[in-house]
Amino acid sequence: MAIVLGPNQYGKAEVRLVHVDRSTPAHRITDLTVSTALRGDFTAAHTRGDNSHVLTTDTQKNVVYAFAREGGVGEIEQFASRLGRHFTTTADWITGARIEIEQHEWERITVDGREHDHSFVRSGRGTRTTVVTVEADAVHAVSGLAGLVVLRSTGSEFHGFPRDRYTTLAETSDRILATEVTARWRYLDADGMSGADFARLAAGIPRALVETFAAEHSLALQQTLHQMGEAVLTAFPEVAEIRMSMPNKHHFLVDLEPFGLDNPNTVYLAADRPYGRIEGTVRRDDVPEAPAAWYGTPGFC
Ligand SMILES: O=c1[nH]c(=O)c2[nH]c(=O)[nH]c2[nH]1
Repeated sequence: MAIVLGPNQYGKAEVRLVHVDRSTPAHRITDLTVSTALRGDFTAAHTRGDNSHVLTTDTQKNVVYAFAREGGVGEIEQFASRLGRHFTTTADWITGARIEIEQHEWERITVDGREHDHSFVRSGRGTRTTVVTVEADAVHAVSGLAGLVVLRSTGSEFHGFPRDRYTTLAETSDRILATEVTARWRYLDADGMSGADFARLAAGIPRALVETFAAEHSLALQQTLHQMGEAVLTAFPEVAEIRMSMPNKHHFLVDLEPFGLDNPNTVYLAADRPYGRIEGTVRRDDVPEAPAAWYGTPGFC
């Protein structure tokens, strides 16, 4: 029996970068959290403390800032793939890179009906994300969003589930349905997409998700998840698969009978935990799977 080093990667996590484009009077701000991870032959560092192959995490962080200055940021998928390609061409023992970016979205403040040039308010529409994996012969991009909170006050039912001696949940034909969507979708051909393509899909996919949440009557959050994924794949041929994690943010009707009051679906307790966690993948059945694109991305089934 020998003890050997298994899969490993290392990099700088959560580099906070804010880039201000001042080239026009209306400034553009890009606010990112960037995490880098390198893969390759780092066995000597792990087994002998020999750092001759270790491109330091400090250097990786510096590259993020220098690249933002030199080429700007642009769409996060493009910035991630520039970083990944740089690292994988820096040394022959660095064979892969995984660059994860979260984009914290700012909207212009409107003053007297006019969008302000240089004052912003944090958007409530969630965070845009990407994970770009650069390997010797492939570039994968899995983009997504987090923190997209939606609620519908009717048009949601839940019944027909099995009952056993532990079941207390009442069937309902009218409940509040609320969730906070985390979604990640894999592009079929990230290399073939332009910045304009990434921008269009980054805007269009969240819109398709929330519009479907609003439009479709729900018999279960599982059904809603599937409908939302189906809408994205139908509208965007560039997407191979979409994975979603959606907590069921329970809203319980409060019993007001002790106070002599009825409660016709009016007063709720918004519970924060425990919550149901509904997760799933919706995908095309005619495209190859790409496990390498998802490697190291936790939290999805
Ligand atoms: O949409 C739902 N799916 C479930 O699996 C579930 N389980 C539960 O208790 N409530 C709900 N609601």
